[in-house]
Amino acid sequence: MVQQRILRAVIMGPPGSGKGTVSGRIVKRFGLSHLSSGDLLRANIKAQTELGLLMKSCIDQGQLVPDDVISRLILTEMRSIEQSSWLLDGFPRTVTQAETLDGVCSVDTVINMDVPFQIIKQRLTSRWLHLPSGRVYNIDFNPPKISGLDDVTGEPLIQRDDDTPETITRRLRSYEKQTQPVLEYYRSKGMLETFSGTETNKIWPHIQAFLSKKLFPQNDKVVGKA
Ligand SMILES: Nc1nc2c(ncn2[C@@H]2O[C@H](COP(=O)(O)OP(=O)(O)O)[C@@H](O)[C@H]2O)c(=O)[nH]1
Ligand SMILES: Nc1ncnc2c1ncn2[C@@H]1O[C@H](COP(=O)(O)OP(=O)(O)O)[C@@H](O)[C@H]1O
Repeated sequence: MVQQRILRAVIMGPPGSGKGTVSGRIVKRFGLSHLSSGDLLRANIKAQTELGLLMKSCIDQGQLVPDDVISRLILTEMRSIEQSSWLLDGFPRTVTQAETLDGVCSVDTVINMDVPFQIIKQRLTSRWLHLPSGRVYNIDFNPPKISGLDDVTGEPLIQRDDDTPETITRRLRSYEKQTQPVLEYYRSKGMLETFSGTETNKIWPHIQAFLSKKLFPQNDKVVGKA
């Protein structure tokens, strides 16, 4: 049997670059445990936890939540998946968060979804979400089989309160200012793998091939003639 290596990966990219969509494919194809900071925050808002109620206005205004709050939340959740291969989506988003993560584990690779800002806005205003699972749909790209309902559970889809044109502009600005330095942080450590494009379906085969090599390096060995 071909052994799969343990892999600790981060997926980064501006809002709407396709992190959630690609994460879903990575989970399906390679079975990594997926931890999304946005999904976690939205679950807290839905459950009306103290943290969720405190963070809602920050998120709705397109601002990042404080580093210590999100770091504590993510690191707590990570305890339950520390023995498996995992994929962090949406964390870290600041250099401080990246340093906190470095303090508790070593990340193997950072997948950077490099998608131009111009095409992102249109995508986000037509994004639909199944809140409990984090599955995302899009009216143009991957519509649900039945309008307004999740394909798997049949439950209703929602639109995010922060997917409005004004808030998207603010989130993109915050990405440039606070998150792009994280790309530099990982680039300087030789960990950044950038995948550029405008369509997820064209970017995905490259990410899939890259992760196959990382997870199954033995498949790469050239078998020479005896
Ligand atoms: N038109 C179009 N929409 C896409 C593409 N890839 C993803 N989407 C949609 O764009 C929206 C944002 O994608 P998502 O994966 O949620 O991005 P994230 O914010 O980076 O996690 C969702 O509605 C997706 O269904 C694509 O290649 N083309
Ligand atoms: N690592 C983080 N640090 C600070 N705020 C975060 C973090 N992750 C998520 N958030 C908050 O949650 C919002 C939604 O995050 P997310 O679902 O990852 O957005 P998107 O998928 O559009 O990139 C962010 O705009 C921000 O307010």
